[in-house]
Amino acid sequence: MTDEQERNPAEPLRVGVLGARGRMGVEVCKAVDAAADMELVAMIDQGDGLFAASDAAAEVVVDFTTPDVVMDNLHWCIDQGINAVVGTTGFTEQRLERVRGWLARKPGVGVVIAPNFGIGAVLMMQFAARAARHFESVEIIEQHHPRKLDAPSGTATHTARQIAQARAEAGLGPVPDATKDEVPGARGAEIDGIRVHAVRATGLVAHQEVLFGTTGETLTIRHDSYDRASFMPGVLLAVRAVRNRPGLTVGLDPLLD
Ligand SMILES: NC(=O)C1=CN([C@@H]2O[C@H](COP(=O)(O)OP(=O)(O)OC[C@H]3O[C@@H](n4cnc5c(N)ncnc54)[C@H](O)[C@@H]3O)[C@@H](O)[C@H]2O)C=CC1
Ligand SMILES: O=C(O)C1=N[C@H](C(=O)O)C[C@H](O)C1
Repeated sequence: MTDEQERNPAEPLRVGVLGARGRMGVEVCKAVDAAADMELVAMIDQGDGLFAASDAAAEVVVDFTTPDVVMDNLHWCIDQGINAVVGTTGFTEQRLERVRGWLARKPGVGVVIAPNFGIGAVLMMQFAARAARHFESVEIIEQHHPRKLDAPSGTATHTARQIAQARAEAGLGPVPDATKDEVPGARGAEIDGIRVHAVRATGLVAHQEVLFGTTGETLTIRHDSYDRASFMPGVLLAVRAVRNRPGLTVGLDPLLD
């Protein structure tokens, strides 16, 4: 049910969740269930089969699964004409291009993919991109719970790319760094010329610092998610918006403006 004319706006929005038994999926199911304008119609995890979402006539599917299965899930949703909100990480430019290709054949369908649904995290990335052109040095330090499967985080990768783009537009050269790695990895990973360090520790949820430096001063921009509830306002915002945004939306920024 993707055609606006077919749905009665007084009826709750029918939402399915993929990865429903995961850390994020459980939280999303609770948030959708508690939203007066939504109905949780499908809770799907590994082995359940995606057809439960179409059988339940889901209008929007939310995916918090793993980078190795998310593309198949998304392809299936688009083929079925189901709108999708995706928080799962692993979206390279090549992957985004494939999604655009699938959507071109289903012009009414909307997909929102966001590396981070925390409103504070979105602002942190925007502030970092804004600061980038004023500082010759920059490093990103992301910190997460030790059960996270990927490193660096999707948020850190996205931030690095935005900073690199802002530096290029401002005509800044490479970040100065004369250090020779005595131990491989000591200086972190490099994404588009920006150093990214990934920390994993029990007790952490999701945190990121962007450290800028120039002559005589540094600027640190930091965001902390202490609880996965922090992602829910952004997820619900995207679920409400996605049906009216055909095509691909990357990041939450346009939904906040
Ligand atoms: N964009 C954002 O704001 C956020 C993104 N994430 C990302 O979301 C993803 C999930 O994170 P967590 O919930 O912490 O992981 P998790 O490992 O707790 O949950 C993943 C769930 O997906 C299920 N799953 C695996 N294959 C499946 C399939 N084919 N169909 C349906 N379900 C399947 C697993 O059984 C598991 O229950 C990760 O990529 C993480 O980085 C996490 C937090 C916030
Ligand atoms: O796995 C997580 O927990 C998170 N994943 C996303 C990422 O990789 O950026 C978003 C947030 O950092 C939490």
